[in-house]
Amino acid sequence: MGAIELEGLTKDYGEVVANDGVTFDVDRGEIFGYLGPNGAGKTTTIRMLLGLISPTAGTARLLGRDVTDEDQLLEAKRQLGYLPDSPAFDETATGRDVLDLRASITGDERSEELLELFQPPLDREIREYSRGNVQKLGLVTTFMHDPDVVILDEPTSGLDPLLQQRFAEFLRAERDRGVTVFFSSHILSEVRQLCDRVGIIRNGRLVTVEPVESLLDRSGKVVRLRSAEPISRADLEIEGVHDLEADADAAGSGTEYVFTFTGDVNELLAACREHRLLDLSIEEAPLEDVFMRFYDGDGADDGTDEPDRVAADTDARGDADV
Ligand SMILES: Nc1ncnc2c1ncn2[C@@H]1O[C@H](COP(=O)(O)OP(=O)(O)OP(=O)(O)O)[C@@H](O)[C@H]1O
Repeated sequence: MGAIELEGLTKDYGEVVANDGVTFDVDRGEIFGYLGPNGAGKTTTIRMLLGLISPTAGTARLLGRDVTDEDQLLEAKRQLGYLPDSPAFDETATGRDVLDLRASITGDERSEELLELFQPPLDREIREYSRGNVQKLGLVTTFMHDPDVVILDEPTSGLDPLLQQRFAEFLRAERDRGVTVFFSSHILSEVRQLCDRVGIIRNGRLVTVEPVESLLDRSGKVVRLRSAEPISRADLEIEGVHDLEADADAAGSGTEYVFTFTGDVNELLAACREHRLLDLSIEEAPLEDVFMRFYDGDGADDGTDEPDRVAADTDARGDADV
């Protein structure tokens, strides 16, 4: 049983279908990133999972409980921590008051340890809190009852780099002790660093669910090579070469070739051996480019008629766009 199980989850607002048949599972003990451009439907999924809005169709289960059943939802929520994108606390309460109230409602297994880690100023009233301090207090309230599953909406917004790092280490340790983390983020470096798998949603429809590593792998590498003499296009018709650009006036001498490469690096190196290379670099494609393909509708099988660039690249590697 997955920690989160969504099956055909749909929310139809009439003018817009905010979630359209969203189906995926989040395993126990994994960090799952839920990504997509603004208005894609992330918050809608989260709100349905929390029982705040009801689905038009489909099912959502949290720790095996049907979230549309009030009793089952209540049971699931005891083991759930939730951090909204803008945590709202009583403005006139102090941080200490907020924690005392939370402790009386959800319990308190570990606030001491969390306070040491995130250090919100407990004696001040919330109205005097900065955005970052609200977020620190939110992290303490999310984890203080030691939940099995946490849902985090943009968890590091407002945190300084030191605290972001501390939070990342904390989250990995939580995952290692079996906690399931479902979080939405726009910070791609954070996604890369933290997530085991990602789900990407666009226009209410899920466009991919896969490990971050495989997403990067099949999106290819960026290859830059500089050759003393020009290389003919035919010589660069190697399986997996895409978007080839040549620049005869590259810095230094020779001609620079830049392309995305999804093929076998050994084959590329073998082909390069026939030329006098001045420079060669092979880098991971920038994460932004990888995600933008999906965000722009240029990336995956979403059931629409839009171009399917990554899949096409993978299927037709012999068909280099040179
Ligand atoms: N109550 C509502 N009534 C009508 N449309 C809504 C309602 N709530 C959300 N929507 C629409 O549903 C779509 C998905 O919104 P949602 O808030 O889930 O996106 P999101 O991915 O969380 O976006 P963001 O990253 O900007 O927070 C949007 O087009 C939004 O305008």
